[in-house]
Amino acid sequence: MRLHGFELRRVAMPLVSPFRTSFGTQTERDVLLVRAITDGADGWGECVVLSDPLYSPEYVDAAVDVMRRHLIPALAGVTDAPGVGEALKAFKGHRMSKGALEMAVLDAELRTEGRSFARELGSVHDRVPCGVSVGIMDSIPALLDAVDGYLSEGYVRIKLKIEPGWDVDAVRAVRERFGDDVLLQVDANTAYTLRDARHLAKLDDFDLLLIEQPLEEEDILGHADLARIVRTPICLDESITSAQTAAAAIRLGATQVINIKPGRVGGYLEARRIHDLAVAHGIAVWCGGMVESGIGRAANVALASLPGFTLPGDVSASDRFYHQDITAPFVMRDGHLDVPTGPGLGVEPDETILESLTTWVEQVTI
Ligand SMILES: CC(=O)N[C@@H](Cc1ccc2ccccc2c1)C(=O)O
Ligand SMILES: [Mg+2]
Repeated sequence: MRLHGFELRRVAMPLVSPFRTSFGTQTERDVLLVRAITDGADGWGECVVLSDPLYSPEYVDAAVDVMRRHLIPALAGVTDAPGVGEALKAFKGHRMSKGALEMAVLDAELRTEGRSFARELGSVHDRVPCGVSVGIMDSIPALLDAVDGYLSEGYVRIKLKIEPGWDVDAVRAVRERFGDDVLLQVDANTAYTLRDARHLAKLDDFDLLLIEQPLEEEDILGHADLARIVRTPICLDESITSAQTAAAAIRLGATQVINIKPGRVGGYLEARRIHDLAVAHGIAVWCGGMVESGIGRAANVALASLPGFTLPGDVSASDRFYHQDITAPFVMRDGHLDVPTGPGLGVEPDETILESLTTWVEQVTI
């Protein structure tokens, strides 16, 4: 397959409701799409960076710049997805940008060969259970209404965003209202420090599946110390940027469960390597979400169908975040999403919707 270049496209997608986490409130997703232009089929990738460097060091403007000036020029002569990782090794960081380029090349390759992402990655299920991520709310009643809605829609697992001042009371209220059988977990997005250990240990009374990324992403040792004080399993997200850091976190006892996000780790091939590593260590993994459009969502559903993904992921229906997706919407049935079976991602953007939401587009030829 010959690569001619890439189209970079920013798409403004308003969220159905403000989504508040410990790092701020988002009302719109500035989606950055990458289209690989080849002598065969075009391929699509989604760069999951946020507009600002609040979740991780990357952000949209930087991703556009690093892809245009550094990463894409380095892909001259690359003919397949493994070649993308190889060609970009010399550049430090920018894993979400590298991952998007690899994803677009992989999609082009698979569409041309008629193979699905699911088959390429090693899928063993034809549908995956849907978890949902619930933001920090203005009040406990508002939180209970939101959780009630998601449970009625069929979500099989509830994740509550927490931060100091919105944690134990929120979890207790959900447990008291919806009972002990609801699969429940929390995500702090690095909002706590080891000084909060005793406070976080209060969450042990609520039979949570896990506590996600309580401490800052570089504090691997802090998470290992915390795991000795808190009984609830610790799950890392922001800290796990590669199979190498996953191996270190597992060895140090810093993570008992791993949230795998392909963008955060540099692509779907690295995500599969982390899956394989975790399975070898008996560590459960689940597929995290970055409020993706249907493009990233399709690839995440395929990844979530690998055997080691034994916990429901943040793999929600399109309408959890968007009134209108840029692909055919992912609709949940009995709390599950079907794994796309078509070539490549198995979905593609609706060109009319795409054009109507596009704020910027640029071709970068190789
Ligand atoms: C679904 C979920 O909780 N995802 C991330 C946080 C996150 C990531 C990317 C976001 C982009 C726009 C708005 C909110 C966002 C939240 C997480 O697991 O930590
Ligand atoms: Mg998280």
